[in-house]
Amino acid sequence: MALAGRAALRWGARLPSPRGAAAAPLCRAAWLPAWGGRRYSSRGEEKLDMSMYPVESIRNFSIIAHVDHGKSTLADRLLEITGTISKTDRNKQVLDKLQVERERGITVKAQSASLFYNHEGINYLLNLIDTPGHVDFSYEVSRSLSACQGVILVVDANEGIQAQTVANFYLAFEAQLSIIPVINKIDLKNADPERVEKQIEKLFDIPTDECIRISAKQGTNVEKVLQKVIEKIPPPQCNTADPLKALVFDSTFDHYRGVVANIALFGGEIAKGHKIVSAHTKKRYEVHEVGILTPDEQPTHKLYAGQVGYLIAGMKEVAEAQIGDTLFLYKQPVEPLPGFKSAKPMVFAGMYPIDQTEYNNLKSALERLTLNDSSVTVHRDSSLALGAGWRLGFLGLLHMEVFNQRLEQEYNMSVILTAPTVPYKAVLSSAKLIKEYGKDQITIINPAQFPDKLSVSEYLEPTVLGTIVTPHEYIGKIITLCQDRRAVQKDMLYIDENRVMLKYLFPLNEIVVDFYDALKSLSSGYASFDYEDAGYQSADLIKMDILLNGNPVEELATIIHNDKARAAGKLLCERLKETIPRQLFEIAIQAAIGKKIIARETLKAYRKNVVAKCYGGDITRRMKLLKRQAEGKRLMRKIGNVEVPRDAFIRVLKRETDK
Ligand SMILES: Nc1nc2c(ncn2[C@@H]2O[C@H](COP(=O)(O)OP(=O)(O)OP(=O)(O)O)[C@@H](O)[C@H]2O)c(=O)[nH]1
Repeated sequence: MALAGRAALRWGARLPSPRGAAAAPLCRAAWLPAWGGRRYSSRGEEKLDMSMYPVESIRNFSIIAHVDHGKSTLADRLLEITGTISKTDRNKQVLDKLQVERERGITVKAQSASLFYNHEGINYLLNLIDTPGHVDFSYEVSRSLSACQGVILVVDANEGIQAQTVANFYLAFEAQLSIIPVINKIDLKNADPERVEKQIEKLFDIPTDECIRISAKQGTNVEKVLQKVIEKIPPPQCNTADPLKALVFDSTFDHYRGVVANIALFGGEIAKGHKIVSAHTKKRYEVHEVGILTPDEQPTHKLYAGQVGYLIAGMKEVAEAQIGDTLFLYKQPVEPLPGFKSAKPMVFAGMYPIDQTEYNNLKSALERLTLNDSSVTVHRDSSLALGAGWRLGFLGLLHMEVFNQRLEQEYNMSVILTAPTVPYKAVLSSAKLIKEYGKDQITIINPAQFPDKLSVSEYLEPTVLGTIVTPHEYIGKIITLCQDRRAVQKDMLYIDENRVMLKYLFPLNEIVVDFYDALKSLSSGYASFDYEDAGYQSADLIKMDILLNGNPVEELATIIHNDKARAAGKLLCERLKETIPRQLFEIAIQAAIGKKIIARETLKAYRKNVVAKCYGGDITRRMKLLKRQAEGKRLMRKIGNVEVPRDAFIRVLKRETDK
């Protein structure tokens, strides 16, 4: 109820006049050729003249939605209709450029593209940003919105409003953006757009007749969406006559050209040869190239106020291109734009090179990848067992996995990752520790730094406010799951006759690893989940170690609630027993709190003789098998004399617990 009320307060007042933007006279757009088949080679001489697109003809918007509701497919259709890409079967989710996105079928990185569209004889420049749907990548969404004046909110006609639909709606709403609701997948047999329109009206106070029903897959009504973008989303409020003010909202590192920064111009113009300054570093640069993304880089003569594009200016160091930085002309300093709130990491994990000689390579790979994914925080760290490394902060476990996969795929780096932990706090009582830290409250992002109970007056754990949207038949099971995870119910609202939205306050560590999987499996995939930060609460915490034949496994040390330690320790030992290959000797797998063992499993001895079947006959086959075994060993980590596959720990932590 509270949600709908909040929306009602401001919705009416915020809508721009329906045709206000399009009705404004355009200076130079009597008739300009549509983009159509006109192609420019990306490195060719011919460059686009962007002065054809004054501020009044520009619309900057994002597509936002719950996971899989069809953002990238809608983006494909918009690119096709405007002639930006050709209509071929191969053009699927073209804005999902990363290998990890294509393999996992999810968007993890916001991507922008400029489209040219002629509507009622006027040429428009539409800058579209396709955003990720998963909560772990919501930082991408909030940053993208800062370069936009409106959004297309996509909702699946079968699934209806889901947890991330609510979260993303409020991101756009709070940023005071125009919102175009679109109901997608109307071609599906079970589509029920009427029901979804009513949900949208009930939760977001958007009249049902404002929704556009489309099939992004088949292209039905997609052109109507473009027309609505022009009518409803206002052009950016800025002026080419003002001094240059360019916001760096994303950047990538190119081995040959250095940093390629994605910029949105809030004033002025920029071109090759201009001398610019970074407000953040105060360094001066000469612009080498500017252009737009269509979605590949397309050089232009200039970029003007209101436009979105890229810039190359000889920034050779990763640290020179801060996301959120403002660029201005050397001779015309300006007040920098507010930039972005830094992302708040939800989970931390240690990252170490497998081999310490790889430390410097991994360091430079991390610098480059964090330039492109600025939501990851990096602190240097070291461990007796694992050597020199880093403690990284991620927005969630999926984010951690995707980052790790990108390191492997884009930088050819394999690493050791430790168990994720949430940022706990301790209020210190020991005068010695207070003196050492220079404060009486510390944040613990590494179990190795966990101060013992005697030096602490209170431990605190982070909490989140979770939103669950589910068909009502699963409510009972979901409530039990939430209680099991120490959650407290805050709200329950029927969004239609058979769908419920639940709000729970969760300890963050209870949802980080496998809550989402458990929720999905008990609701046959129908329930969705999203969460936001909700501060800290007092908690009875302890540190649990995992030992293999008495040697601690640093990757698996965890901070955990006292009530949960025994069960979690038992489960971890059981899973490790299933995951670690048997070896020539018996292995004791134990969970311990301090010196006290709270769980134990024993892995029996076994000898794997890979050449047993060769009977000494075929020497080449024998050599091949031994070589394969040696390769396998390189993927192992040694703890004491026990060999463990490197990926075993992550597999152990990830597996579903609640069956
Ligand atoms: N039947 C049908 N399927 C659609 C339609 N639009 C998208 N899909 C399918 O829905 C799935 C998800 O589509 P995407 O476009 O990747 O969804 P997304 O919202 O970009 O997903 P994330 O980026 O992971 O959040 C794909 O299998 C699409 O083919 C539609 O109009 N009709």
